Amino acid sequence: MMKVASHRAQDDSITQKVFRRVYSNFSFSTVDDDYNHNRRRSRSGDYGNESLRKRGFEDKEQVMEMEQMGAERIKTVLILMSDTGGGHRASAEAIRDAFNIEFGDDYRIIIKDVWKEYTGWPLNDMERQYKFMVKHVGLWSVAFHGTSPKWIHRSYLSALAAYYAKEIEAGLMEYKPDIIISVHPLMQHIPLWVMKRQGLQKKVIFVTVITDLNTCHRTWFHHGVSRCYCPSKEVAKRALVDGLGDSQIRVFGLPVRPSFPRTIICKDDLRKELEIDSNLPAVLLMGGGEGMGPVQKTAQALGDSLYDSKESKPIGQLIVICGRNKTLASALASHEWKIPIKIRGFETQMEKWMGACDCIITKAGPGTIAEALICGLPIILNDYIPGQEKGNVPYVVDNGAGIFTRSPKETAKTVAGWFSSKKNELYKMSDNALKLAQPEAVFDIVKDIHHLSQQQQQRIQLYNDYSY
Ligand SMILES: CCCCC/C=C\C/C=C\CCCCCCCC(=O)OC[C@H](CO[C@@H]1O[C@H](CO)[C@H](O)[C@H](O)[C@H]1O)OC(=O)CCCCCCC/C=C\C/C=C\CCCCC
Ligand SMILES: O=c1ccn([C@@H]2O[C@H](COP(=O)(O)OP(=O)(O)O)[C@@H](O)[C@H]2O)c(=O)[nH]1
Repeated sequence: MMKVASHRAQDDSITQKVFRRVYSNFSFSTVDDDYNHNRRRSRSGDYGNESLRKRGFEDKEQVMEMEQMGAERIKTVLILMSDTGGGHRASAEAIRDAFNIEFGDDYRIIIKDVWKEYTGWPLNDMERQYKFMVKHVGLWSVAFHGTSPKWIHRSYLSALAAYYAKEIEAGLMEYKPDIIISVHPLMQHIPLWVMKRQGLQKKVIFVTVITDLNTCHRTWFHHGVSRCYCPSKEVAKRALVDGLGDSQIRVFGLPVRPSFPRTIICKDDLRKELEIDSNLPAVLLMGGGEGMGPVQKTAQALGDSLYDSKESKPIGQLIVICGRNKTLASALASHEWKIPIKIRGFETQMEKWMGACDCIITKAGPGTIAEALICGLPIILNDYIPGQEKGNVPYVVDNGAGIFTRSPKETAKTVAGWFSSKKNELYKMSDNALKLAQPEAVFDIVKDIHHLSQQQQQRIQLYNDYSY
């Protein structure tokens, strides 16, 4: 971790050094200071080339060329996330991949949990504490709803911001971001507070990409953002109620890794590649990145319901993706199964597993839901985390893309029905899932960010032309 001195005068000079190192084209000042500084430079006939000259670029043409290159230079995008669940990372990776596809090398994308790398307790330990809290759902419910009032979460986050300001500032600036994208509910207030303190609000574009489909926490909504990308109309309504302006809100959908919309699904090929039976219908069972929810009991119930004891043969097969839950994977592996089953750990090509299956059983994780919809998979939701995931249930059920039940037996019975006498129900839900899917969301988001970046570039250009 970068060491930061505590003495005020020394602090300033260290911070300035960090800024000079990383923002060689930015002065360490407010917007008004910039204006005055440019006017001074203009009067003295110096077009702001001192720093380039100092670095050995004496020739005037060479200096001008460098300046033009500066204007066209590669933009750095810092995506702030935390591994509290698997969804934030998945969305961050989706945005990175979409930037690469759309704009190639024009953007350098960095995905970071700056809390973990640069701060101390409790910010650097969110994953562990979150895991503990969601295991004790009552505790999580109290924390989620108890921190909903603005005055509570703002004062808590402001206190943390003040305490870790220098470290976070150094953390953010080490990556020289032109654009900061937050894909986490707790990563608006502190970076924006730091940016405001440094007068960087007009220079660095800050946007939020919300990764909850409905009942999201109010910490997602911060008035200081350039854009708040909402995955659904429901979330957009909440943003409006919370005071965000129309110009800040965009509704494109939840960002899903481009490998989902861009993979041409040929079930037979995928099944061959993944060594899955090509004739039996397949159900995918999972519980987010951490393998949460009643996965084990559901697998066992499916082991019974997907076996036709009269005919002594299976009517379906089961794929269980346990994510990072190794205990679950080994418990399932030690069980004897009458139906074909694949038990997997954390998979990096989820689009293939989803593409090879006919329906999915999962807790109400927004990432998994959005991906399953793109793959046209009917969804059985068997659990949800109180608070942020509660609203995902009506999102799926009311749109006819799936059902909700906490009972492993009922889940297993439903799948057995879908694979035998109720195939039409399965097909209908699959159609509804595809209708609800937003495969282009991630591309729309990065294009809009690119547009914001271009607008800002033009504003800076105009401002410079005017002040010279
Ligand atoms: C008056 C009574 C107050 C009681 C408060 C008690 C203690 C405070 C301690 C904790 C605060 C809890 C924070 C609540 C805000 C949560 C915002 C939110 O939506 O968080 C969700 C994320 C997880 O992401 C979700 O993952 C899901 C899957 O698992 C799913 O994918 C979903 O879509 C995702 O959105 O939660 C977090 O990241 C919470 C981390 C909690 C960290 C542990 C608490 C202590 C550690 C650090 C404190 C730092 C900041 C707290 C800020 C509190 C103000 C909100
Ligand atoms: O083995 C796994 C298990 C899950 N995931 C991904 O992890 C994310 C889980 O996000 P979700 O919002 O559903 O739930 P969370 O894990 O955040 O609770 C989804 O993108 C999954 O595709 C994955 O890539 N590999």
